[in-house]
Amino acid sequence: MLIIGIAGGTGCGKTTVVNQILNELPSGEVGVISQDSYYKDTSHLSFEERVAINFDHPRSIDFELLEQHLIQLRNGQTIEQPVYSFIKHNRTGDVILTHPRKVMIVEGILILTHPELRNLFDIKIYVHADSDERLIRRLKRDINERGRDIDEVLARYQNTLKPMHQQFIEPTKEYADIIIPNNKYNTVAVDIVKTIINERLVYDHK
Ligand SMILES: Nc1ncnc2c1ncn2[C@@H]1O[C@H](COP(=O)(O)OP(=O)(O)O)[C@@H](O)[C@H]1O
Ligand SMILES: O=c1ccn([C@@H]2O[C@H](COP(=O)(O)O)[C@@H](O)[C@H]2O)c(=O)[nH]1
Repeated sequence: MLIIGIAGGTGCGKTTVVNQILNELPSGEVGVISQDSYYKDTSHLSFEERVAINFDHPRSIDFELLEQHLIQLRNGQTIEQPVYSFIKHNRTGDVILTHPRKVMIVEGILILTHPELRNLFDIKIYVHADSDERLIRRLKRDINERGRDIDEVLARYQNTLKPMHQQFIEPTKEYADIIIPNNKYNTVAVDIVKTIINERLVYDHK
């Protein structure tokens, strides 16, 4: 199994890059795990308490479960990936059965901050977009898709997202094997990653 970690700040385009990689690759050979699925279960908190959580700090993530699931996949076992709701700020209680694949992609803002998890990645990728680009994309996406308003997004950006990005996320760029500049759609870089994956798939078939 080839395990690829894709990190980068919110709105840099991680999910988009993953979807571009998945397009055209043989379906069923590549699987995806999102760090977002591993936000800690906060069912014991009220909605107001959950809204106040700093979701950009590493302690908000259940890294132990994420690491355990990745090891299980590597050992050929199927895992139950939790489903997360950005509207409820909590796990839904549902799970997605995720089967081991020849290539597993793990994507998330904080995945390179955790040393044990980092060690499981064969290839580490950091997607970079400037902070103004990321804020514009985040505003549009959170208002259109995650039930937020402009005040909520901007307050979160100033209070937690920006300082956490500077403290925890941006420094993990130094661990990356590949940095994808993504202020504009970068098909060349995505094609290079696809080529690496394809070579691995062909090699495994020999
Ligand atoms: N290179 C790009 N140029 C312009 N918009 C982009 C680009 N990459 C992603 N987007 C858009 O920005 C938003 C956030 O992208 P997404 O892939 O969800 O980022 P992430 O997963 O890193 O938070 C989405 O609406 C997506 O369509
Ligand atoms: O309940 C939640 C949990 C997380 N967030 C924000 O999501 C982003 C990470 O997701 P990306 O898809 O990489 O953007 C993070 O910046 C959190 O602030 C949230 O808003 N609500």
